[in-house]
Amino acid sequence: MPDILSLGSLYADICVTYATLSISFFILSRSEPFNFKGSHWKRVAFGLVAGITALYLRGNQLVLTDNLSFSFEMLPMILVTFFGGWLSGLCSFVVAFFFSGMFTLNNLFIAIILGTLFLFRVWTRRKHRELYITIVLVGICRLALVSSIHGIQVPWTELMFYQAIAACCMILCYHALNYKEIYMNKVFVTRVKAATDELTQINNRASLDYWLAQRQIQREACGLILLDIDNFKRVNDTLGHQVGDRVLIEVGRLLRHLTRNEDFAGRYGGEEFLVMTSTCDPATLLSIAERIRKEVEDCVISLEDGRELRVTVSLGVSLYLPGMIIRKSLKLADLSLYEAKRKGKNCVVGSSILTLAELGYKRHTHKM
Ligand SMILES: Nc1nc2c(ncn2[C@@H]2O[C@H](COP(=O)(O)OP(=O)(O)OP(=O)(O)O)[C@@H](O)[C@H]2O)c(=O)[nH]1
Repeated sequence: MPDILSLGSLYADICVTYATLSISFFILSRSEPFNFKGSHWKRVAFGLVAGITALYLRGNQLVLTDNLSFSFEMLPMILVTFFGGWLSGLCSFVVAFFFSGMFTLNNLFIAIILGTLFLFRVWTRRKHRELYITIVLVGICRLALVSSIHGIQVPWTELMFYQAIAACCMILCYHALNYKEIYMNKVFVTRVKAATDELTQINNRASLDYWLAQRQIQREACGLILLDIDNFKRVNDTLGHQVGDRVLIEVGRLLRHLTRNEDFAGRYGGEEFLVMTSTCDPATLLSIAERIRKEVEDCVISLEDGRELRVTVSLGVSLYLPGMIIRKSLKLADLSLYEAKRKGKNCVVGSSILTLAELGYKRHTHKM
């Protein structure tokens, strides 16, 4: 039977496998849940971590006889294939292959097992059953290989014992990563829900406030475009709240399409929306605002009863410059919006603060 020292070494191997894979999985899931569809660099990184772990495990061999030893090196490679797909599996194998003698019988054995997992694309239909089939497959292949090379003069009890421990380790790590994946998915779903306006499906007030606060903390200049749907009360009063909601959804959809990745749009409250841009160039800001105004004006909303509806928006533009209080910048956008309403609606008004961004820039009022 295995001595107590080899049990300690096995335990260390299990801990290392679990710790490295789970920590790297957690890190790779920081901005979005990591899975086999994730960005290439993440899948490659996951594979490289597994490859390095495999090398460590290979160095920790348990010697059974003079020419027969056992290690857990295949574990991380199989696990990353399940969670990161073929790319992670392949990267882990490439690392292990080049740093462990390349064309060896052991590497051939690993290649056959990984090749089978790739063939059946285990990551796409990942069910517990696939893992258990893999464990049985690895066990049978290993026993067949050992008996064909070493005959029956092998300490079978120890070999079977190590094989069973390896299987338990694989099951443990698999379920732990699986749990982590489910947990991360839930966290991200909740996070998106908490930041999204239920009606318009764009960012809500809370996430706008957070974004504003971040700008203030990081002292990063940004543009602020506050827009308000014109005569919205009349839409509600004459056509009903459901049509009003429909209008809000359409404006939200337009804003989603009109804003770039680096910009941030959300529903500020009621029929008011806020767009925050990373640019604070006054000309660009005013042209973005004008584009939004035009798109809303041109948008035809088809109602359920066949009628068509058009709405317009008024926009106030200001900017935040480092050193300012961002609430003050917002207030300036609000005042410009108020002025746009006063000037007859369906227009863009730039705040006088814009002149601070570009010397000599004149106060802009686009009357449509
Ligand atoms: N359908 C619907 N209406 C909303 C929602 N939130 C706020 N409102 C309505 O939006 C209307 C806002 O009206 P006002 O602030 O008077 O603005 P307005 O009629 O657009 O007038 P101007 O802004 O001057 O053009 C109110 O009737 C609110 O009830 C919502 O989620 N759904």
